[in-house]
Amino acid sequence: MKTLLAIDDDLGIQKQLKWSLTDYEVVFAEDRNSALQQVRRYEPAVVTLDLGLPPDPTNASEGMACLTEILQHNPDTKVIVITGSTDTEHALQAVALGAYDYYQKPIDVDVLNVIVARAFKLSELEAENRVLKSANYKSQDIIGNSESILKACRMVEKIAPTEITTLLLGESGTGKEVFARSIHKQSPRATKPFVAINCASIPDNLLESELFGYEKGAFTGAHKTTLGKIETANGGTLMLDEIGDMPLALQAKMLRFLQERVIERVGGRSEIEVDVRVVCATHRNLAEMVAEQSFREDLFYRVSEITLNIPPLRNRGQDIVVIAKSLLQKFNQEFNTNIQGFTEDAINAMLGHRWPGNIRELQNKLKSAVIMADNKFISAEDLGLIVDHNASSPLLTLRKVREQAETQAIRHAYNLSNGNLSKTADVLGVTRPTLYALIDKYKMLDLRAPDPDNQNQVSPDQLA
Ligand SMILES: Nc1ncnc2c1ncn2[C@@H]1O[C@H](COP(=O)(O)OP(=O)(O)OP(=O)(O)O)[C@@H](O)[C@H]1O
Repeated sequence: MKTLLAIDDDLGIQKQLKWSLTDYEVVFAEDRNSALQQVRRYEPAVVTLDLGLPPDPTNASEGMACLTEILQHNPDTKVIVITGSTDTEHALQAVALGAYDYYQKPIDVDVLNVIVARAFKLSELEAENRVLKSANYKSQDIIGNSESILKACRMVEKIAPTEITTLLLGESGTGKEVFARSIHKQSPRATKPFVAINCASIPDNLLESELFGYEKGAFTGAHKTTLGKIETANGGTLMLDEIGDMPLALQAKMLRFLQERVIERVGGRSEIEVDVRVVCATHRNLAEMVAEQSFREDLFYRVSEITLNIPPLRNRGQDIVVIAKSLLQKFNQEFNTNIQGFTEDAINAMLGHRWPGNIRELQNKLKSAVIMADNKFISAEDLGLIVDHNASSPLLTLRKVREQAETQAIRHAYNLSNGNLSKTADVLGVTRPTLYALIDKYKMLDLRAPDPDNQNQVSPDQLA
């Protein structure tokens, strides 16, 4: 059943709406605060909003503010404004602000049902349209609508048709392999193999034969000639994950392959031509490794013809919730469960958490929450995201408690504001300088402008 949110502080009207709109699950809110909580919880496609909300029921100011915030949260929401019978001026003002339609009291069940049904229909058509558009847009596996992810996806679209060697930079679990696959899928090589190898997970002495293959008799146990990953990827794309962990000795051989596109199997004497596109990834700082001489400079320039920075999950704003909802559907199917969503405290906790393990950590937390949850809605506790101040230290100082609360609130507001620091300051009710001071105080440096040391790397922002 479709969910409709009715925002009205009058209990009589609430009851009337409940009885009138029987085709929908009607949920209620009585003021701006609870309305926004309900919007985040249910993501309703259609909302009815009485403009005269407390604490200023005789004036439309609170209703207008509520309308603006709902549309800021989701501009696609169809808000039907409800006003008094003579208040056409405010109704039109609300429509100018982005309300879908208005309706004047007293309530006529039939008329209201027609308006609501039309709003749901339009919302469905718009959603279908977005799906169709994103089907043309081939980065479907990369879930998220945040500005930073959309920029990275646009960059993938530009990189994919070329043969340029791409370096994907990002923390562990941010989706580097997903991005590498997306480059492959959108490239002319899409029907050929995509082969990934993680240089960090294979012992140094085996990595060469894994990559380049070996001839029969090349070493004890080499009973038959075996192709390496590079040859297996012939015609397609090879992903060298954690390239920063490749031993120096092997880096020279890799450079030759990248420059000349020929390889020699271990124990072999002939050169074999290969046609492979290479995408590399690492969570390490390769420029620093070059300076320390643990990574070859010539190889560094060869693998980073273009660099794509993949943002950590904590900087993807509301994407955290979007990805969590999509994973929830997946796990519901996998475990045959029917969890319907998240409680308000779970959403707040997810938006406030730092996610050091990024999407992989989110997956793990959700998987166990789906298995363990007793209710229809996953709570912060199910996700293991409740900070138990007593458990961490019975002697936790007041200062530490404040630090934990403030960092969590800042991160939450930052994500709600989709990474916009002015808006973050507004949400928190502090000035921008105060916010900057707090960010510095708590060393939340990832919330500040891009690191000037990384300016030599091409980020999605630079390409856009
Ligand atoms: N935008 C996304 N939406 C949904 N799932 C995603 C997204 N990005 C990544 N994932 C999922 O998160 C998990 C981690 O992604 P992936 O293995 O690509 O990360 P990684 O950066 O390569 O990690 P590592 O550095 O540890 O190898 C995978 O299961 C992947 O499917």
